[in-house]
Amino acid sequence: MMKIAIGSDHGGFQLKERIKEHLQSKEYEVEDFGTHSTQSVDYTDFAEKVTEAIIQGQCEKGILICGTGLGISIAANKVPGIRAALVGDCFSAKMSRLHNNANILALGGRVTGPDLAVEIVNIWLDTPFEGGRHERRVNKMTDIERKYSK
Ligand SMILES: O=C[C@H](O)[C@H](O)[C@H](O)COP(=O)(O)O
Repeated sequence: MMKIAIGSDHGGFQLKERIKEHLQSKEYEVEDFGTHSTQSVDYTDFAEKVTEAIIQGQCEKGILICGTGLGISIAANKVPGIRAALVGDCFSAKMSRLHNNANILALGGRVTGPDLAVEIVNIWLDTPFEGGRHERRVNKMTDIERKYSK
């Protein structure tokens, strides 16, 4: 079964707990990188831990949650090889996998309700990358990363 890295700041903590429980009930292996309470923390620290787990090959995909999903997805996308998609609807969940081969799903704990978030997670995990013309475009993202990482 796929191993999933999950992390959040305080603004995403409650939703992280709900999603973790859901994933475990579906027998996914979940590595929880925190945070572990509603005490104020910096979303960047959790973006770093989860992206590291993916880049090192410890986990296949990641889920990151902050208040809006914005800060934590922006931070994650600084890491070469990471394609974090901030998603708040089912169509985008599907397209972020089909077309963008997103390896991180970002959610806003203060934006997206828990039942919708769980549905988004299900769709996102069940949808494969389509490849073809989209592979060419994803490869061009890697070219951009290479151009600016020096
Ligand atoms: O993009 C950032 C996230 O939404 C954070 O969760 C948010 O900025 C945290 O705000 P505060 O420190 O006011 O709880």
